[in-house]
Amino acid sequence: MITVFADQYLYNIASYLPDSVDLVLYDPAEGLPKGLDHAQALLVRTVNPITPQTLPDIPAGLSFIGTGSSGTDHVDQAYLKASGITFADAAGCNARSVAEYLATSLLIWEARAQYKLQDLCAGIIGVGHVGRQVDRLLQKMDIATCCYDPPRAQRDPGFSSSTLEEVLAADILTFHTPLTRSGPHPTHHWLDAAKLSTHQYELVINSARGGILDEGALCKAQDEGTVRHFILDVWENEPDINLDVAARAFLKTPHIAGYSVQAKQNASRFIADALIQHFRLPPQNESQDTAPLQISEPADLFKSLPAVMDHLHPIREYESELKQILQKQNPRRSVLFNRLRAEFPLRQEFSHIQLPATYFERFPVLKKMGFHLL
Ligand SMILES: O=C(O)[C@H](O)[C@H](O)COP(=O)(O)O
Repeated sequence: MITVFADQYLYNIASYLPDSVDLVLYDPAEGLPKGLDHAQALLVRTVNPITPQTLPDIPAGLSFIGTGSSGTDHVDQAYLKASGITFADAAGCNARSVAEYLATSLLIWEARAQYKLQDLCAGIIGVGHVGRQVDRLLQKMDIATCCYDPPRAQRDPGFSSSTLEEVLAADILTFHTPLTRSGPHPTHHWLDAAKLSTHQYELVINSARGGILDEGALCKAQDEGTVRHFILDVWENEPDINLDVAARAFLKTPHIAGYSVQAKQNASRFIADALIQHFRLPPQNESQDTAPLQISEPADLFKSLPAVMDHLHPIREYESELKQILQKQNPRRSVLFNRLRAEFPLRQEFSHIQLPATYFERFPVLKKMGFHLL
């Protein structure tokens, strides 16, 4: 029997693993679990970095580490490789969820800041799993996009990237790259003072990783008027986030753009499947479909599309919870930030929400955005 230690917040992880596995759940707030000497596999989330410092003595029996996340900047993969550990991530698990966060936050911003999205162009930096979904969804909403991803253009002859000058001429910038500090295309502080000085941006959104944009430079650009607004879901030094930066954000959320039931199911399934393959265990075929969310409130309860979206996507609920945490001048802010992420109820993606026909009559774009008829 193999023993697997797993973060207790990996969505329904037990149901994706064979019964023959001895599963030990751990609380990520306490760091990496003790007792790994008895484990063959470890399944983590982004809140527990895997580095020579956090895991100095890799137990002899441990041969597999998985992260239930698309991003892998919390894992020193070279260290794992040198230690003979097989590593698996959940790339792409939350692509649709992030795109829906983008769409919803843009609609809220459009209404509150009085813009017309169809008059603006969104520059998408990073067009992998997530950026592609963002591009598709924004196009369905008739928002012009400009896609920038030179590394993808090098590997994918079917993709042509816009130039740096073109993407930096967009009205809105949104980031969907990994956070990298080395290699030919490092993304750490990609959006810096120099790039921010080239043009007047109406909105900058970061839902990828804190550190892709330089928060200090962003605030300075706002003071100087080259950035009007910014929306942040991810932060430098998370979970210890900068209060001044947070206070300036037009919308602020606790790194939950990729949080939906479907994304979390994908994350657990992807790493469980990799583990099953690694240990040559019997596959799990159990279906994890959840019942769709059926909305019964009449459409005329909502004055506008952003009001509908506010009801269907809890961005502002997350924001008000986060505001409360940030008000508390106590050293537990970071703990509360992570707890909010782990324990706030997950939302359903648009394809799992059913709306009465009157919603589509009043707001036809809802169909294109992927909602279903009740
Ligand atoms: O990289 C990802 O998949 C996302 O940032 C995701 O939201 C991380 O979730 P966590 O592992 O912190 O639950």
